[in-house]
Amino acid sequence: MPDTIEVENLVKTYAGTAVVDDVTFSVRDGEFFGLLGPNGAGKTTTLEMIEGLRKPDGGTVRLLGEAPWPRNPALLPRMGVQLQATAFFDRLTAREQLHTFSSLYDAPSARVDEMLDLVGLTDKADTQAEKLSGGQAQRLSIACALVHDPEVVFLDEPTAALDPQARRNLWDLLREINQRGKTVVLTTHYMDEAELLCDRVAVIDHGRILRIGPPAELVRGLDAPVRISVERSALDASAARTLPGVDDVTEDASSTVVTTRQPSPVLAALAERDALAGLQVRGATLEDVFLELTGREYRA
Ligand SMILES: Nc1ncnc2c1ncn2[C@@H]1O[C@H](COP(=O)(O)OP(=O)(O)OP(=O)(O)O)[C@@H](O)[C@H]1O
Repeated sequence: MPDTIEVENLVKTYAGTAVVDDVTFSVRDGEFFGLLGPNGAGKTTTLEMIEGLRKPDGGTVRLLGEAPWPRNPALLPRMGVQLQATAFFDRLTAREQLHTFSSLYDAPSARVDEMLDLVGLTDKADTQAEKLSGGQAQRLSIACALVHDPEVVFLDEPTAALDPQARRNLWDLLREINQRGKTVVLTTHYMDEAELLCDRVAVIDHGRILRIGPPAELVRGLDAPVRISVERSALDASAARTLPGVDDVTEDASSTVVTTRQPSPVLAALAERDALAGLQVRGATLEDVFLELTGREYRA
């Protein structure tokens, strides 16, 4: 069986500049895959070429074994697309929006209530889409992308501009969708989101893939230091400097923070001294991966 998505040497050029520059990757059936990068990195352009909404200037795309461009009607019922700017039909309620989408695809109308329930909008079914909150509107647009039961779902920055609680709720929903067997492809500029949700991520900058793999593996590949902090009353900075394997020590009003590439002996020594009060261990994140790959801080 071919991979759900196969992208090879994909190129898109605007005014002589390649905004997608020789991009190659594949997405397996059932995978939760993320395109991660700052604004303007080329994520949306890549996604839209896979969806068959933009014409590539070079390279090939296979989606579910078929070419999405020129517009391929056989693929439409098999894919769900949530665009970055959500457009709803004027003055229709949430339920009516979903009915309209489901009838376009001849989907059974029972799916409408099922989708409202899935995205937690049953009590907003009779509310006009323009009166929904940002998070509710995002969830409705995801329901619209799913109502015809596609095999693969594309989500372009689904949590952009949401407050932290709404983002968390949406993460639960996206996980649920993936657990129901859908292949999910997400673009995001949130590192934490990619790290939490994705089986694999492609880190993109200036139209090129810098690294691709499971988030934990990318982070492990860094050999970055670990920061261990404990309450200052349990261990002060001068005592911390005597621990084995310590690279650096800092302290603030309440904590002593040890930086080390050998966390095991440091943690063992802290336990031996009964100095584990307030223990926090922070490893590297995808943010550090981006910094190492580009030499600059990640600014979404
Ligand atoms: N139709 C277009 N004409 C000219 N330039 C374009 C066009 N569409 C996108 N671009 C440029 O291509 C680059 C990549 O844009 P793209 O929207 O793919 O980035 P992105 O990673 O999705 O960023 P964002 O998170 O801001 O959506 C940007 O510099 C953008 O200005």
